[in-house]
Amino acid sequence: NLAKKNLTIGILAFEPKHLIKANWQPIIEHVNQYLTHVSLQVEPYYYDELYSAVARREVDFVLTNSAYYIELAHSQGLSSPLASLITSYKNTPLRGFGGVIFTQAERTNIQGLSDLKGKRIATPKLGSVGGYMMQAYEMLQAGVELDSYKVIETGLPHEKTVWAVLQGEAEAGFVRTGVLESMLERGLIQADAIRIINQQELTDFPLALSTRLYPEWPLAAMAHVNTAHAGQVVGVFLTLDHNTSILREANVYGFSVPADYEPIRELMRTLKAKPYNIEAAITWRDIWRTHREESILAMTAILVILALSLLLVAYTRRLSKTLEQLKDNEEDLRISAVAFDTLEAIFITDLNERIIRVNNAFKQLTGYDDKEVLGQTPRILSSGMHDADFYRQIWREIKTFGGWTGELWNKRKSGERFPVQQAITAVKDVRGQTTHYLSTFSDITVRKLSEEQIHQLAFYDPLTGLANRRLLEDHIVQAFSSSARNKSYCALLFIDLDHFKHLNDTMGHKQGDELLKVVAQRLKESVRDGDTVARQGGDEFIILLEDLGEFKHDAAISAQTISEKILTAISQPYLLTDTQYILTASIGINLFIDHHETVEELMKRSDLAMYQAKAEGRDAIRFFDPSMQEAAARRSEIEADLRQAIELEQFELYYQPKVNRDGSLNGYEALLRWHHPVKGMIPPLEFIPVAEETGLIVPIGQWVFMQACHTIKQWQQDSSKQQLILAINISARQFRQKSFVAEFIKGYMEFGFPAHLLELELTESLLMDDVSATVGKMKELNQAGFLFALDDFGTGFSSLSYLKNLPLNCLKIDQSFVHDMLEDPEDAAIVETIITLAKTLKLKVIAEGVETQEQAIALRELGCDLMQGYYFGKPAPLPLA
Ligand SMILES: Nc1nc2c(ncn2[C@@H]2O[C@@H]3COP(=O)(O)O[C@H]4[C@@H](O)[C@H](n5cnc6c(=O)[nH]c(N)nc65)O[C@@H]4COP(=O)(O)O[C@H]3[C@H]2O)c(=O)[nH]1
Repeated sequence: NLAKKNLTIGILAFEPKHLIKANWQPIIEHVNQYLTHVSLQVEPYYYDELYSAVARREVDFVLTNSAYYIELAHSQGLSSPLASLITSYKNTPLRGFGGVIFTQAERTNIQGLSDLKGKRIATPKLGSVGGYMMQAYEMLQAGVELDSYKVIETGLPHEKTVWAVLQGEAEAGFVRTGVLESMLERGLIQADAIRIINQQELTDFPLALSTRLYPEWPLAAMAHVNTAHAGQVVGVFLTLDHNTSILREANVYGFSVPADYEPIRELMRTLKAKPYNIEAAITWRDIWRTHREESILAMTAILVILALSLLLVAYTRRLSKTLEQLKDNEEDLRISAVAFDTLEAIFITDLNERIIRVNNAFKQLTGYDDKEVLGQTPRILSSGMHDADFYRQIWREIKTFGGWTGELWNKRKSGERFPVQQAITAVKDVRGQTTHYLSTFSDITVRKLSEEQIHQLAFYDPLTGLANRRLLEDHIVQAFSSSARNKSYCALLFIDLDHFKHLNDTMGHKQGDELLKVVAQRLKESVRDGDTVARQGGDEFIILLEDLGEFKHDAAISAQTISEKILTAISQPYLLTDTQYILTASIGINLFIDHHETVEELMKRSDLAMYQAKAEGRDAIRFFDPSMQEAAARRSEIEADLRQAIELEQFELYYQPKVNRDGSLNGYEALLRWHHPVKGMIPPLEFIPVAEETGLIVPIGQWVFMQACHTIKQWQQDSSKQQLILAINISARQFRQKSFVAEFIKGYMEFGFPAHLLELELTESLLMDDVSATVGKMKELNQAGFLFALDDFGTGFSSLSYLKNLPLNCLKIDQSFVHDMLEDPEDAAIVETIITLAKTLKLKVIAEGVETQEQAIALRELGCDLMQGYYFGKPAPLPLA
């Protein structure tokens, strides 16, 4: 383990340094736990100190307010912002901040921004973004010029400004958002003493605000910092979990990918704030505004001066003054020419949107020369990636606010599209009439790329390109919701390579990394596109499988099958630089649906299952839930065997008699039997659910139906059996088949016996499943003459209201009530109630599971129409029935 590189984050101290240090130290220590190659320390600096620290390269990262960042970046060369701070107010994330303009509540003469003209306004510091610049810019946008009010600097902290206003030293004040709320909370001021001017109503911003919102502090790196180190640091900052108490106590919510700092730049340019205090004095916009009149004036002055110099010596003094003006103007022109040739592309259009001038940067960036663009409209740059609405919105903003800035895609002459940060400004004459439009843009391809790289760093494992733990956790949280919505199981698989550490040590870490990459690739190929494959570090991988269906056993079997596929994939030989390696893995599985567990619990359980697999000899799959484990094993066996059972004629129908009150035979219920060649007779309760879950019940049910039809057909040949009714069980999955009714009727037509001889037993739960579709199908079949019995009645929740509307012939009392009816008065009462209910609904009623004569007598006395049970006959093959 190489020594870690010590790197320092310089943080701007806007309050005493020890307070800043106390706030950030725990966060940095927390961050350090996740850094493998770097160790961070934090150092607070007051404004000027930070400037010198950056200049002397004493710091490696800078976290400061956006305006100071722009100033430092301009003069000292910092990186682009790598991440933006998200502060926290009462646990609400604040991604931006803004300025507040306020006055004493009682000053009724100050209502809007224009009322501030001629007033004294207190501010903490002219260089403060939130305490001066934002408000001054907002006022400027609203037509209140900088020199139309008097500014009084109170010094930092911002609270001083609030006192100045409350004590009447100034009529209004500027502070950054949050200051008033903090003073209110500490009881320093009264809410009704203050009124906010130009209040903005942003629903998700909980603080008083008078300006638009600007992005929070950027984190940037110094040019000398190694990019891999910067990447690791930023990766950890971006993935901080806002739930940790350390962050909460520091009122930090976390960090986001860098916000757009262009609006701050724009504001600083307009206010001619440092570093734009030099260039801003001669911005192209300024020159353009004044240029024409002054140039004409200057030229006229030259002529006048020349004429006068020849003719009128007496005018020498005036002449020299005019010459001075001329010099100034020449200077302006020279500077404007330089400004026009910045690195930013510039073009100017007339009111008809025809391009009348472009600069060199424009030509370089777009590939067009003057001839090709002059006279064209800016549509020549259109990339085709934005719709008409997008451009309409831009023009609406320009018309309303005099300008627009934002990101869009342009197209070069070569056809290549590129992203730009663009600003369009309406140029107005002295009367306020728009005369031209000036547009500047710069190519932001590199910035976009670095944003993508940062995203990659934040959410993906750098070695394998798989999702990292953070992205996986996000996906799990989403899976909680989608599984609840779709009622579909998900599974979390923990995969650990067996003895990898030993292999890694013997083969060398570089080879080990190569091996992990191949494993990652094989894992991805073993699952569906929508599933998440993540690397949690070392040789541990985690896979999130989604959409495994609504049945837990089904899901368990799918998870088992996929895990087997993964084990096979991993066990294929690895050929690395001529050496062949063999690997195995252990997999732990935990199934989940909905939000019953937390992400942590879920991870822990899958992890435990994985350890179980390791403990049991490795190269194995284990479920967290042992019953799942057993079920999965048995079910996959049964499933495999079931697939062949029909073909191999292993099924047989048994028939159990149903008798009338007088003891005469009414008919039979057909019950399926499976004679497994090895395991012997497998009871239906064991294989029918598997057949349901795998869908095999559909062909099996079809087979039962055909057998039953054959039997009835045979009975038709024998006059003593012509009236016998045969009941078959229909499973939910079978009945839910879209084509069930059509196929059933079609199959029946081949036999042509009276339809009422075939009775269909449906369970209560089947009815509840999708009531309207079920009722529709029952009615269709009933119209064709088939009868229905409701099986297991009393165990479900049938509501009387719809029982009445079903085309039912018979209610079948569940055998659990019959079994205990003689001993348990409650069961007896239920049996009696069901019989009464059936009579009321004019339905027949049959008791199943009748085992004794006493039961039969009691049931008969209660008025039961039909009975079935071992007392009358066990299910048996037909010849014996
Ligand atoms: N203890 C006791 N049990 C008695 C008595 N009389 C009958 N039984 C048993 O009770 C079950 C009655 O069938 P079920 O409620 O429809 O319950 C059936 C039914 O839901 C399902 N099943 C059987 N055959 C088929 C089939 O062909 N298709 C479908 N979908 N399900 C079937 O499997 C379940 C179990 O079938 P079996 O094991 O044959 O069990 C049968 C039967 O053997 C008795 O006096 N005492």
